Amino acid sequence: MNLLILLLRRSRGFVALAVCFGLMTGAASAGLIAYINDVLARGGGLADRGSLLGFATLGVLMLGARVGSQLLLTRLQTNTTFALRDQLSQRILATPLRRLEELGTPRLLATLIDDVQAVTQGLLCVPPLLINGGIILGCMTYLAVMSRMVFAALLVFALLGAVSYLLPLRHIMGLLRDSRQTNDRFFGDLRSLTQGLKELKLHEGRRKAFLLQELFPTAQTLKQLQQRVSSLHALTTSWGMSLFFFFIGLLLFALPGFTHVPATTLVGYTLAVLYLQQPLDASMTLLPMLGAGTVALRHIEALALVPAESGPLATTPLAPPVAPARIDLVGVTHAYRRDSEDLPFTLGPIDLTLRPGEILFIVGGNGSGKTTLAKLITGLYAPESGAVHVNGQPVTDETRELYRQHFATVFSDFHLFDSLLGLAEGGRADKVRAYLTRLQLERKVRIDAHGALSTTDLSTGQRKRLALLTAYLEDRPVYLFDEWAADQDPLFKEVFYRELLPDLKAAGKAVVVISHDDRYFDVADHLLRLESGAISAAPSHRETEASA
Ligand SMILES: Nc1ncnc2c1ncn2[C@@H]1O[C@H](COP(=O)(O)OP(=O)(O)OP(=O)(O)O)[C@@H](O)[C@H]1O
Repeated sequence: MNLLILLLRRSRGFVALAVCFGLMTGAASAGLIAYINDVLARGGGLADRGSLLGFATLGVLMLGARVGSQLLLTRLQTNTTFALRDQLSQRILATPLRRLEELGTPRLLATLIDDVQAVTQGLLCVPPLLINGGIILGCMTYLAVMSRMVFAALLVFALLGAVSYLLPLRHIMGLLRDSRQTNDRFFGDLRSLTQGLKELKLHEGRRKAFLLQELFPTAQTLKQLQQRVSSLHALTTSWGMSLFFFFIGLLLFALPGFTHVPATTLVGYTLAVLYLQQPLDASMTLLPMLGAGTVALRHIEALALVPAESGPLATTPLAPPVAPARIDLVGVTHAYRRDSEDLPFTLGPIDLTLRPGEILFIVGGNGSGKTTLAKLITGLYAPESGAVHVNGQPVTDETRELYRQHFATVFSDFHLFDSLLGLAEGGRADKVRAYLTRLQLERKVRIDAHGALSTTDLSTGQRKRLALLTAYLEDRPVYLFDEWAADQDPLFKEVFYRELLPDLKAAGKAVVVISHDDRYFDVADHLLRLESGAISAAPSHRETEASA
């Protein structure tokens, strides 16, 4: 899909009107040149009032049509750019988590920041290109009418110019594509730079190796690609323009030697060709930007994000979830396939059941598949085989979004928003205060009437408590904590396992806890131990089949 189609999709009527204005600009420009040529041929001065009026009318028409076309297309471009940003955010949220994980954060960031900007700039090129196209068309028509023979010669030059411009342009497009790929790598390096600050500051050798072997070489490749694009473009543009001067030279000095060309034709041609130089020069400058926008747009499409029509804002608001009598995972599996690994990690098949008022502990060594299972339980991953049932009804692709609304979670890589995003509204201020006190955060964080947090610059353990507060406010039927207590001090660990979890259980919540704290395994009603993606065959004294 190219940028023009993107604009057309947004509003065919707008584009058609703007193109008409563009053509009018071109026709009026050609008319003005004809007038000027006419005046020059007569040795200056407009013959009569009618001619003066005609000249003035064409001037106003040209300016009016140009401004009209520019305004229409610029407005359309701004609307399309903002719609693209909004849609992209919605599409990312509608795309399955697994696909987003495969794409990786650097690629998504590069798209959200760079690609959207490149598309915006590409779209900005469309209005002037269309207007210039109209002017070129108008002038060419005038030239064809003036002298077929000279026009044929001009066409040969124009063709030569077009070929010698388009061939390098293909190469420029290839360079732009390479540059776009390198940009993904560059964003990956920038991510390492910002997230690895401590590690890089603390180890000089690592810092140097990172800069010299990763960041700088990628930046250098990017710079070289961009320089090659600029140089090639400057060369082809200059070559194209010099062809025009060569043509004028031939017209003025060589052609009269072969055949008789009236002086008015020579003046008219020289005038029109010189006039054409500006729109042609501008168009040639704009085309690579249009190309970069097209490459960026293709890149966005290649992400294969779910269409915005099924995005989160497109669906009707979901009703608050009703506590299910049971949730069953029946033979669910999930595998991570990576080219770099001989054997993919496979989780399952897993059977388990969640019931209100019951606590399930999921335990096991690092990499045994606990977090993966948590993503399957919460509907963040769709099972590759097997099924999830709510009260005996299978969860399908259509109902998975609704299913996810049953869960309040704190994953180990949770994100803390700097606002409660609607959770503090509806007279919940007292609740918020009570939870802050219970989580021993009342001296650290204040939450205003709109739910904005006074700070999120807290210790890891405190940030996790804030995340827990958010989960409490969500008040969902099922709670899932992924190694929540790992960063808590012994006292608060005790509070979490001996008070908070039993309270949730007493409130009729189903609770899933991923834990390494074997001191507290007795809190669980069921305990599921994972080993290399499978339920361990050797349960300890409290371990029961979770599905029992
Ligand atoms: N996004 C991913 N892409 C590819 N492989 C993954 C991904 N996430 C996890 N894995 C792999 O799946 C396996 C299980 O990971 P998982 O995070 O589920 O384990 P875990 O039991 O939660 O580990 P830990 O106790 O260390 O948190 C690991 O071998 C890991 O390398």
